[in-house]
Amino acid sequence: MKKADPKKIALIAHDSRKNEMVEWATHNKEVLKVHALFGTGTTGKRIATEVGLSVHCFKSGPLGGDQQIGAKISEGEIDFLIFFWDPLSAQPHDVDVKALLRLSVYYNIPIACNRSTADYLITSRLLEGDEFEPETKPGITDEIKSK
Ligand SMILES: O=C(CO)COP(=O)(O)O
Repeated sequence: MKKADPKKIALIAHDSRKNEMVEWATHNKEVLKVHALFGTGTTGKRIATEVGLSVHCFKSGPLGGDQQIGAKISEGEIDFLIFFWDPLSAQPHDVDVKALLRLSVYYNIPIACNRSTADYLITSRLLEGDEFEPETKPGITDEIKSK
């Protein structure tokens, strides 16, 4: 199997879903370690210490981390977003969460908001790798590039 090109993956989880994220990252450690990992403060630190992966940590989400990752996405510096957000709790930084999801859609970044979608992405050709060369790669569309 041909290895996937290293991608830039952002990993974020709200408090009630952090254990699930750590479990998922542990299960997929061998694939994830090939890629460059980014995370909001608390999520990133937990993945680094509990899973043993190298993660570039931004500020904690409520303190600006979501906005920092959103900025990276707008600069074409993030290829995938795994964001286990909490559908049952109000967040103090809800506007930041919404802005991050909005930019991810706008810049055509593959997003996984639950474990089953994250499983699809992590087992995809783009992240796991094989002989297949996709015709198009995720990222900024031509329409957006021209703006
Ligand atoms: O709040 C978050 C995403 O909106 C996550 O931030 P932390 O990883 O710092 O807890």
